[in-house]
Amino acid sequence: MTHGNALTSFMPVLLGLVGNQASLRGGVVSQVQDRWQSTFWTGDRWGQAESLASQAVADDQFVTADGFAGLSIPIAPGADMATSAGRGPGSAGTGAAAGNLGSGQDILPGVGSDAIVLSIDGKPADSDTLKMLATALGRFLWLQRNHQNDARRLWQTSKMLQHAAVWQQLDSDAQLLASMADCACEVLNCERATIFLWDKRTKKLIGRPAIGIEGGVLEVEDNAGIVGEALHSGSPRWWSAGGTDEGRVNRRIDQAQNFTTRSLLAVPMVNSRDQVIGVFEGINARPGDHRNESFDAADVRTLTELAMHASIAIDSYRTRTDLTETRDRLVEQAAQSKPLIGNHHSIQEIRRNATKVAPTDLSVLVLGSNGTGKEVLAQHIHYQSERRNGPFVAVNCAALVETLLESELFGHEKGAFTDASDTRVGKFELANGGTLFLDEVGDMSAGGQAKLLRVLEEKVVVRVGGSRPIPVDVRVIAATNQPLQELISAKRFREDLFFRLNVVSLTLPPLSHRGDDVMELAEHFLVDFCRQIGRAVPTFAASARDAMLSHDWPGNVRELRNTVERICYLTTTDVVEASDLMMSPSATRASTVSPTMDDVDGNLNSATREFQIQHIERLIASCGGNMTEAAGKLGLHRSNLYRKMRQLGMPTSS
Ligand SMILES: Nc1ncnc2c1ncn2[C@@H]1O[C@H](COP(=O)(O)OP(=O)(O)OP(=O)(O)O)[C@@H](O)[C@H]1O
Repeated sequence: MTHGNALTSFMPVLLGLVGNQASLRGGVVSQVQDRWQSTFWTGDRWGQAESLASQAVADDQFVTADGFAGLSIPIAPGADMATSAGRGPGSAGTGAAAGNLGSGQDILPGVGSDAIVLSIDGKPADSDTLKMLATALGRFLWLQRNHQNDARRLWQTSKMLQHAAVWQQLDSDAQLLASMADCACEVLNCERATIFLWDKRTKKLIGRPAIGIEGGVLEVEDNAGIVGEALHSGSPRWWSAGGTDEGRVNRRIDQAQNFTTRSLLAVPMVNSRDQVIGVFEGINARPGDHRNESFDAADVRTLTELAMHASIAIDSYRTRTDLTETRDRLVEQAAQSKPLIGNHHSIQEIRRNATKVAPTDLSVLVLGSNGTGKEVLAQHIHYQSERRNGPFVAVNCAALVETLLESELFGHEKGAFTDASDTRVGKFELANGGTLFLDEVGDMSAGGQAKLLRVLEEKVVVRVGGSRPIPVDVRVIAATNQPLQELISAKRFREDLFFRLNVVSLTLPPLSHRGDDVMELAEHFLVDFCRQIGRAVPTFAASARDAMLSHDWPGNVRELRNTVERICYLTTTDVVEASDLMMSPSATRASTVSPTMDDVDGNLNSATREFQIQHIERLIASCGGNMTEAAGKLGLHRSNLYRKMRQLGMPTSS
């Protein structure tokens, strides 16, 4: 410990109490790194000052020699401080400081000691005077050391916090451990630091960073050396060169690193569940203001605190990487669960365009009849985009009446309307960071369209009944089976919203235009359903293939999927025949001119309308009035069947 300037200003004042300057010779003699030296002296030098001081400290009593008196300085205000700041084994002249904190705080790495040496008028100062001076000096040094310690601790804490803030953002464990080691070297003022993580299974300690070791990783047995001692005892261990315990240090590691360890401090790392996860080690303390080349008690405290922060950061890093891996796996599973099947050139073209548009945040409008796979395509775009780790949220705009749609999309505040008993987050907020799929957007009310346009332009939502704008980062993919241009002409769809949504449009062709994709999709669904219900996968007979390839599939892929599902549940044979398909013969392409259409005039729209009415009526009848079953056969949602019937002017009972 060097006392420097502080003593230069304090000692003259103190000595002034016992005599004038001319009559005094003496000062403060301190042990600095195993050597005794004057840290303050007044009057002519005296060559024996160091040995008298050393004797006074060793004997811990008043000593005299050649007209001088010496007394050790008790660092006030008590034995604790004397132990931790000035009387450790390192200061007692034992040379090496090696120990633990396991049984009380009595053996701690220490710093130097101090004595006052004084001659007044050529005679040794008397014992009472020297005791008074030593006590006053002890108080002063104690305050000064406390002040220095506080300042140093404050600096160390702020350094640790600065580093810990960075640890939360690092995404490689090598970077994390390197940053922790840097932090330790900085706050402990030592040459190197290594974090040893414990692999309980292999009983190894894996140390990183390990400068000079190939691969930067040091692997040692978990019971080896001082690090092993700290791990198994659960308490700090330290060591300094020059003692009788040389063997505690693994010099082979030194040789491998071309390095010489002179002092070492190792503290266990304990996570928030009280489990020891490794050991934090600091190597070669650099001599500084507060200590010599051995680590001291303050360093034990500092590294213990740092090890605690590091353990938490390592724990949370592990949790973070586990969660990220789980999320990536789930996203991958979700992406695989609804593949966009098909090899027809039209589907290949759509896939190419989807791949181009996916990484952008452009709005996409997906067009196509019911069941052509608009939602599948929207998901395909989402999972190829940067938003793949965010949510994919789908809303069917046709399924909601106007008042509900607004609250569904934008959310509502508690009490916004009669049924709003709680605050509800809307789909836009739920899709934040991801993709919002607006299905059947052509069915949206005028009010809903105006609000949607505003949200798309301003990128903020205001919940129904609320006033606070909530920023949202959402990519919108809209879909419709309606001719939007016609709706715009009829003033039923806003042109400005159309342009907003239709930055890129992708049109899915009807299934009947996709050639052999019918069979590819059928095989895919067949395998999928059979796996789900645990039955052997049958094959399609030529008759079944012909029937499927010539069927018109008005319900598109959904209808095909339903057909295959029915086969899987209702047939038991290894080969599926055409008769097993139970498809309505009227819907084959060969029978596109229906005998019941004779009375329809030549207008294509009314012919189509008539055909649809008859087809729906026939199907409902064949299902005995079961609307869910009829909708399934048509490849429609039940609600869409009702909507379609209303559009066609057909009576509905709901
Ligand atoms: N290319 C495809 N590959 C695999 N499955 C598909 C494909 N296209 C559609 N499907 C399946 O067909 C069914 C209907 O698809 P989807 O819901 O995407 O169609 P849609 O056009 O959005 O229908 P709607 O207009 O009724 O909302 C789903 O079960 C879907 O998994």
